[in-house]
Amino acid sequence: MSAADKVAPPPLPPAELCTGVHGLPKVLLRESRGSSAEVYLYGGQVTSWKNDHGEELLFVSSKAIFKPPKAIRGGIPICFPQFANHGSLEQHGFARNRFWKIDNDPAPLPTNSTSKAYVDLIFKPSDEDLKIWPHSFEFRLRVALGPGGDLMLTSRIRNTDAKPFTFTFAYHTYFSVSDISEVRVEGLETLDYLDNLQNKERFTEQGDALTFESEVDKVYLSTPTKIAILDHEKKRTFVIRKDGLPDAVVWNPWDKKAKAMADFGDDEYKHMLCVEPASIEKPITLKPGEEWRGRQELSAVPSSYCSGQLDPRKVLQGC
Ligand SMILES: O=P(O)(O)OC[C@H]1O[C@@H](O)[C@H](O)[C@@H](O)[C@@H]1O
Repeated sequence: MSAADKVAPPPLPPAELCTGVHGLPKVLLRESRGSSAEVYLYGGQVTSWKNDHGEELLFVSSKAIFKPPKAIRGGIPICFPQFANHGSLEQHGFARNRFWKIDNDPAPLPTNSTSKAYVDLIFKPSDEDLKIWPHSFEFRLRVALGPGGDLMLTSRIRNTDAKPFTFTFAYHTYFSVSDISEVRVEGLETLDYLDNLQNKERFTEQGDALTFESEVDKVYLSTPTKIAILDHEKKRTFVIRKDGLPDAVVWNPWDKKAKAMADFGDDEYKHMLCVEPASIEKPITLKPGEEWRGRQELSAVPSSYCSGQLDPRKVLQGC
């Protein structure tokens, strides 16, 4: 067969439904320049985001249990309708351990990207869910990869009930980092936070970038729309852009708590950091028919992208 006779393989679809761990359905997203993402219908949870070199950017525990009723440990769990134990529901609400559906007829969403690598999911409460949280809603989640490999999550929650309801929310994003001791977070300095390790008491952060040398579990309040995680060893900076989500949780369990979690490796705390765009301090109330939107957009750029050094000011201002 001559070279001319060879037929190029058909391009891989930008969004494909396939089977993941333990036969759980997942959607694989592929952007034409090589970046990719995976979304499990269980939890509507992103479990992988890779750049165009195939490097994984999110942390998923090697001990993660991909089986209901436990939520998957890592990626981007959705905390709804309750963040953590801020209410009477189970920890982080129930959206993260329910099966979502593919939404084949999503309400239009303005998009400034031509990428076809996206999926729309929908979660509506079952009769059982309504017994524990008696409010009907439609939760639409779009997960999209931008042409440069950015990962975008847009949540739209509509009150389809006859009475108002109130909720808290977080994108519980687990970033993969080379070494937690080498990581700095920019954008949260000087802000007030509630310290979950000290009875949710309110403190004010010092003027320096955050660095990590022990367990941290803080809810930063009224945060800027842009936060950066600088990974010195990897020479990579994650930039989080967010909308509709004033708070940001920063969590790392460190060694003792890591050992106490069955679905988390003893030393894995060294290689992850959760920075979670959220709405916690001021819960959101929706009247019947009203819709709320919350969005997070993640990019991973080489630190050298901003003038050859780690210069957080330039990252935060955009280069
Ligand atoms: O083990 P879970 O339920 O996934 O929660 C993990 C952590 O999630 C964080 O968002 C909370 O601030 C922590 O308090 C909590 O420990």
